[in-house]
Amino acid sequence: MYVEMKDICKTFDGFQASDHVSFGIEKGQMAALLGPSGSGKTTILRMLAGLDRPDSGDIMINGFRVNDLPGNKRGIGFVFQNYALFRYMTVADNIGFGLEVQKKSKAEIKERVEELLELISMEDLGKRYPHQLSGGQKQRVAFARALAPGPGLLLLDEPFAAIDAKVRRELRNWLRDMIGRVGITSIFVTHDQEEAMEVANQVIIINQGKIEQIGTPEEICFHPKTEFVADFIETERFSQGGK
Ligand SMILES: Nc1ncnc2c1ncn2[C@@H]1O[C@H](COP(=O)(O)OP(=O)(O)OP(=O)(O)O)[C@@H](O)[C@H]1O
Repeated sequence: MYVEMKDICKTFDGFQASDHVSFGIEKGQMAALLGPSGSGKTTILRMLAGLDRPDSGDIMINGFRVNDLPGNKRGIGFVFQNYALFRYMTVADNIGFGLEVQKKSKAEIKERVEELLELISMEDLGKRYPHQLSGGQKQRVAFARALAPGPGLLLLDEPFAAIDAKVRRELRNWLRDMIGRVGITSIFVTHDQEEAMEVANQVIIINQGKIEQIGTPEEICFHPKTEFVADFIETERFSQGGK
């Protein structure tokens, strides 16, 4: 397993946001954390990223217990829903930012940025500023920036939430293909069932801080293990059909 959460508990002022959460993700897998609003998805991502500490349990990344390791030493890339690009930096500088922080040489940064611009099919847009890009392009730059320092794990928090429906579909196919090509272990948070089923090879269903089921999209859809999972999948299907 590349990532493991072992019996993680986390409370906020007595409220149990993570309730004995355990799961493992193999190297190169793309996992989705899927559940209703307030179910504790982001809390899990924040603990993996080192932004919050679990009250108990172990977080393992690449075989090491990282509970006491600061987030920036865990080899993690992060993509947020609102792009979070630096407004006054060009696309190229945004992508190279993490490498600047690592004090890489100018030549090394230039080469890596070019390689990533090509990966996201934006070779000619390196000199633009974020406000000159579409939502989908901004999000692709955010992926490239997260990948630049070569993390072992990519965390994505509702990466498509701010993007309109049509572009979102294109972007998620693109993301799935790109992550497959790069071969990076990834975990993304979503409350959108269709998104989880289309993009991930492993889906982790969360409800009230507890894991209800872990499985492939097919297992979750066709063999729901709990009443909650069966209901959640049905309700979502129904609401999508009604859109
Ligand atoms: N810093 C905090 N202080 C107090 N309560 C918190 C804090 N962070 C999260 N919570 C609570 O923990 C629960 C889980 O929150 P979390 O953000 O993990 O849910 P989520 O599944 O990501 O929800 P959403 O889909 O709405 O983003 C919520 O009830 C939330 O109010």
